[in-house]
Amino acid sequence: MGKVVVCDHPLIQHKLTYIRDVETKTKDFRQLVDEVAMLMAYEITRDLPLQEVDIRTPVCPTKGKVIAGRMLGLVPILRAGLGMVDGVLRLHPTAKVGHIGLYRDPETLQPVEYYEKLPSDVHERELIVIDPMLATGGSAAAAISLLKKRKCTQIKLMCLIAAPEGIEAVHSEHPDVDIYVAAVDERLNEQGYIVPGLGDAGDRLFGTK
Ligand SMILES: O=P(O)(O)OC[C@H]1O[C@H](OP(=O)(O)OP(=O)(O)O)[C@H](O)[C@@H]1O
Ligand SMILES: O=c1cc[nH]c(=O)[nH]1
Ligand SMILES: [Mg+2]
Repeated sequence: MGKVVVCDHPLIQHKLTYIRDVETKTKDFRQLVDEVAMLMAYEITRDLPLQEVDIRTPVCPTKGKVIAGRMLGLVPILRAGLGMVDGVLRLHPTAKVGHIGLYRDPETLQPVEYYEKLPSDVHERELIVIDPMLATGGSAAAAISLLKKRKCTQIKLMCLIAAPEGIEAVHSEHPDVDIYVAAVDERLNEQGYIVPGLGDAGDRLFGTK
Protein backbone atom coordinates (compact mmCIF):
# COMPACT_ATOMS: atom_id res chain seq x y z
CA MET A 1 0.00 0.00 0.00
CA GLY A 2 1.23 3.49 -0.80
CA LYS A 3 2.28 5.64 2.12
CA VAL A 4 0.75 8.86 3.38
CA VAL A 5 3.41 11.41 4.31
CA VAL A 6 2.32 14.44 6.33
CA CYS A 7 4.86 17.21 5.71
CA ASP A 8 4.81 18.67 9.21
CA HIS A 9 7.75 21.07 9.04
CA PRO A 10 6.90 24.11 11.24
CA LEU A 11 7.22 26.51 8.28
CA ILE A 12 4.67 24.48 6.31
CA GLN A 13 2.25 24.30 9.25
CA HIS A 14 2.62 28.04 9.96
CA LYS A 15 1.90 29.03 6.37
CA LEU A 16 -0.98 26.54 6.11
CA THR A 17 -2.73 28.28 9.01
CA TYR A 18 -2.79 31.57 7.06
CA ILE A 19 -3.86 29.74 3.88
CA ARG A 20 -6.87 28.36 5.77
CA ASP A 21 -7.79 31.74 7.30
CA VAL A 22 -10.88 33.21 5.63
CA GLU A 23 -9.37 36.69 6.10
CA THR A 24 -6.43 35.87 3.78
CA LYS A 25 -7.01 37.58 0.44
CA THR A 26 -6.15 36.31 -3.05
CA LYS A 27 -2.67 37.84 -3.36
CA ASP A 28 -1.42 36.45 -0.04
CA PHE A 29 -3.27 33.15 -0.52
CA ARG A 30 -1.52 32.63 -3.87
CA GLN A 31 1.88 33.51 -2.44
CA LEU A 32 1.50 31.23 0.58
CA VAL A 33 0.36 28.27 -1.55
CA ASP A 34 3.39 28.81 -3.77
CA GLU A 35 5.73 28.86 -0.75
CA VAL A 36 4.25 25.73 0.82
CA ALA A 37 4.52 23.91 -2.51
CA MET A 38 8.23 24.71 -2.63
CA LEU A 39 8.78 23.49 0.92
CA MET A 40 6.79 20.30 0.24
CA ALA A 41 8.80 19.64 -2.93
CA TYR A 42 11.90 19.35 -0.78
CA GLU A 43 10.26 16.53 1.19
CA ILE A 44 8.72 14.78 -1.82
CA THR A 45 12.02 14.55 -3.67
CA ARG A 46 13.99 13.31 -0.66
CA ASP A 47 14.25 9.79 -2.16
CA LEU A 48 15.56 10.81 -5.61
CA PRO A 49 18.51 8.57 -6.48
CA LEU A 50 22.02 10.02 -6.73
CA GLN A 51 25.01 8.98 -8.77
CA GLU A 52 28.66 9.79 -8.27
CA VAL A 53 30.47 11.94 -10.82
CA ASP A 54 34.08 13.07 -11.19
CA ILE A 55 34.69 16.82 -11.05
CA ARG A 56 37.57 19.18 -10.37
CA THR A 57 37.44 21.90 -7.76
CA PRO A 58 39.95 24.76 -8.16
CA VAL A 59 42.09 22.78 -5.70
CA CYS A 60 42.00 19.13 -6.86
CA PRO A 61 39.98 16.39 -8.58
CA THR A 62 37.16 14.99 -6.44
CA LYS A 63 33.86 13.16 -6.63
CA GLY A 64 30.42 14.73 -6.29
CA LYS A 65 26.83 13.50 -6.39
CA VAL A 66 24.16 14.46 -8.88
CA ILE A 67 20.55 13.40 -9.26
CA ALA A 68 20.25 10.24 -11.36
CA GLY A 69 17.41 8.10 -12.65
CA ARG A 70 14.21 9.21 -14.26
CA MET A 71 13.49 12.83 -15.12
CA LEU A 72 10.71 14.58 -13.26
CA GLY A 73 7.28 15.50 -14.63
CA LEU A 74 4.70 17.66 -12.86
CA VAL A 75 1.01 17.17 -13.61
CA PRO A 76 -1.21 19.84 -12.05
CA ILE A 77 -4.95 19.22 -12.09
CA LEU A 78 -6.59 22.40 -13.44
CA ARG A 79 -7.34 24.86 -12.15
CA ALA A 80 -6.23 24.81 -8.55
CA GLY A 81 -3.16 22.61 -9.12
CA LEU A 82 -1.60 25.46 -11.10
CA GLY A 83 -1.07 27.37 -7.86
CA MET A 84 1.52 24.83 -6.68
CA VAL A 85 3.53 24.37 -9.89
CA ASP A 86 5.92 27.32 -9.72
CA GLY A 87 6.94 26.48 -6.16
CA VAL A 88 8.01 22.98 -7.23
CA LEU A 89 9.68 24.30 -10.39
CA ARG A 90 11.81 26.63 -8.28
CA LEU A 91 13.55 23.55 -6.84
CA HIS A 92 13.35 21.47 -10.06
CA PRO A 93 13.49 23.92 -12.94
CA THR A 94 14.08 21.22 -15.56
CA ALA A 95 10.86 19.31 -14.83
CA LYS A 96 8.36 19.15 -17.68
CA VAL A 97 4.76 20.07 -16.95
CA GLY A 98 1.66 18.28 -18.25
CA HIS A 99 -1.87 19.52 -17.61
CA ILE A 100 -5.06 17.62 -16.86
CA GLY A 101 -8.27 19.63 -16.75
CA LEU A 102 -10.94 18.28 -14.39
CA TYR A 103 -13.76 19.94 -12.53
CA ARG A 104 -15.97 18.38 -9.93
CA ASP A 105 -19.66 18.37 -10.81
CA PRO A 106 -21.28 20.21 -7.87
CA GLU A 107 -24.33 17.88 -7.86
CA THR A 108 -22.79 14.44 -8.34
CA LEU A 109 -19.26 15.33 -7.03
CA GLN A 110 -17.95 13.26 -9.96
CA PRO A 111 -14.90 14.55 -11.89
CA VAL A 112 -15.53 15.81 -15.43
CA GLU A 113 -12.53 15.81 -17.75
CA TYR A 114 -12.10 18.76 -20.14
CA TYR A 115 -8.40 19.02 -21.02
CA GLU A 116 -5.26 16.93 -21.40
CA LYS A 117 -1.83 17.99 -22.60
CA LEU A 118 1.12 15.85 -21.55
CA PRO A 119 4.82 15.73 -22.50
CA SER A 120 5.45 13.14 -25.25
CA ASP A 121 7.85 11.24 -22.95
CA VAL A 122 5.51 11.37 -19.94
CA HIS A 123 5.62 7.55 -19.49
CA GLU A 124 9.41 7.71 -19.00
CA ARG A 125 9.20 10.27 -16.20
CA GLU A 126 8.71 10.13 -12.47
CA LEU A 127 5.49 12.09 -12.03
CA ILE A 128 4.05 14.28 -9.30
CA VAL A 129 0.30 14.86 -9.66
CA ILE A 130 -0.50 18.19 -8.00
CA ASP A 131 -3.80 19.39 -6.55
CA PRO A 132 -4.22 21.36 -3.32
CA MET A 133 -7.43 19.54 -2.31
CA LEU A 134 -8.05 15.80 -1.95
CA ALA A 135 -11.73 15.68 -0.97
CA THR A 136 -13.71 12.65 -2.21
CA GLY A 137 -10.57 11.66 -4.13
CA GLY A 138 -12.49 11.37 -7.39
CA SER A 139 -10.46 14.00 -9.26
CA ALA A 140 -7.04 12.73 -8.18
CA ALA A 141 -7.97 9.09 -8.83
CA ALA A 142 -9.26 10.00 -12.31
CA ALA A 143 -6.08 11.95 -13.14
CA ILE A 144 -3.89 9.05 -12.01
CA SER A 145 -6.01 6.57 -14.04
CA LEU A 146 -5.58 8.78 -17.11
CA LEU A 147 -1.78 8.80 -16.62
CA LYS A 148 -1.71 5.00 -16.20
CA LYS A 149 -3.65 4.70 -19.48
CA ARG A 150 -0.76 6.65 -21.02
CA LYS A 151 1.59 3.96 -19.61
CA CYS A 152 2.94 6.02 -16.71
CA THR A 153 4.16 3.87 -13.83
CA GLN A 154 5.90 6.07 -11.26
CA ILE A 155 3.36 8.47 -9.79
CA LYS A 156 3.20 10.44 -6.54
CA LEU A 157 0.33 12.65 -5.42
CA MET A 158 0.96 16.03 -3.75
CA CYS A 159 -1.86 17.89 -1.97
CA LEU A 160 -2.13 20.62 0.62
CA ILE A 161 -5.10 19.20 2.52
CA ALA A 162 -6.66 15.74 2.34
CA ALA A 163 -9.85 14.31 3.81
CA PRO A 164 -9.57 10.73 5.13
CA GLU A 165 -12.24 9.76 2.55
CA GLY A 166 -10.03 11.01 -0.30
CA ILE A 167 -6.93 9.14 0.89
CA GLU A 168 -9.00 5.95 1.19
CA ALA A 169 -10.48 6.40 -2.30
CA VAL A 170 -7.11 7.04 -4.00
CA HIS A 171 -5.39 4.17 -2.24
CA SER A 172 -8.19 1.68 -2.95
CA GLU A 173 -7.92 2.45 -6.70
CA HIS A 174 -4.17 3.19 -6.79
CA PRO A 175 -2.37 1.36 -3.95
CA ASP A 176 0.98 2.01 -5.64
CA VAL A 177 0.78 5.80 -5.23
CA ASP A 178 2.38 7.60 -2.28
CA ILE A 179 0.42 10.64 -1.08
CA TYR A 180 2.17 13.75 0.33
CA VAL A 181 0.05 16.27 2.23
CA ALA A 182 0.53 19.21 4.57
CA ALA A 183 -2.50 18.13 6.65
CA VAL A 184 -5.14 15.41 6.95
CA ASP A 185 -8.40 17.06 8.04
CA GLU A 186 -11.45 15.68 9.85
CA ARG A 187 -14.04 14.89 7.21
CA LEU A 188 -16.17 16.08 4.27
CA ASN A 189 -19.36 18.11 4.73
CA GLU A 190 -22.64 17.52 2.86
CA GLN A 191 -21.41 19.56 -0.13
CA GLY A 192 -18.21 17.52 -0.36
CA TYR A 193 -16.00 20.28 1.07
CA ILE A 194 -13.17 19.43 3.42
CA VAL A 195 -13.77 20.36 7.09
CA PRO A 196 -12.15 22.55 8.33
CA GLY A 197 -10.29 22.82 4.99
CA LEU A 198 -9.75 26.16 3.29
CA GLY A 199 -12.89 26.52 1.14
CA ASP A 200 -12.69 26.36 -2.66
CA ALA A 201 -9.00 26.37 -3.55
CA GLY A 202 -9.51 27.40 -7.20
CA ASP A 203 -11.76 30.31 -6.31
CA ARG A 204 -9.40 31.55 -3.58
CA LEU A 205 -6.35 31.28 -5.85
CA PHE A 206 -7.88 33.05 -8.80
CA GLY A 207 -10.36 35.37 -7.05
CA THR A 208 -13.37 33.94 -8.85
CA LYS A 209 -15.88 34.21 -6.04
O1 LIG B 1 -11.40 15.08 -4.38
P1 LIG B 1 -12.54 15.67 -5.13
O2 LIG B 1 -13.87 15.44 -4.45
O3 LIG B 1 -12.56 15.26 -6.57
O4 LIG B 1 -12.39 17.26 -5.05
C1 LIG B 1 -11.19 17.91 -5.24
C2 LIG B 1 -11.18 18.68 -6.51
O5 LIG B 1 -12.07 19.81 -6.39
C3 LIG B 1 -11.33 21.01 -6.69
O6 LIG B 1 -11.40 21.35 -8.03
P2 LIG B 1 -12.69 22.05 -8.67
O7 LIG B 1 -13.65 21.02 -9.18
O8 LIG B 1 -13.24 23.04 -7.70
O9 LIG B 1 -12.09 22.76 -9.94
P3 LIG B 1 -11.20 24.09 -10.00
O10 LIG B 1 -9.81 23.68 -9.60
O11 LIG B 1 -11.29 24.49 -11.42
O12 LIG B 1 -11.78 25.09 -9.06
C4 LIG B 1 -9.92 20.65 -6.27
O13 LIG B 1 -8.96 21.51 -6.79
C5 LIG B 1 -9.80 19.23 -6.75
O14 LIG B 1 -9.43 19.12 -8.11
O1 LIG C 1 -12.85 21.52 0.28
C1 LIG C 1 -12.74 21.45 -0.96
C2 LIG C 1 -13.20 20.34 -1.69
C3 LIG C 1 -13.07 20.31 -3.04
N1 LIG C 1 -12.48 21.36 -3.67
C4 LIG C 1 -12.04 22.45 -2.98
O2 LIG C 1 -11.50 23.39 -3.58
N2 LIG C 1 -12.18 22.47 -1.65
MG1 LIG D 1 -12.68 24.84 -7.41
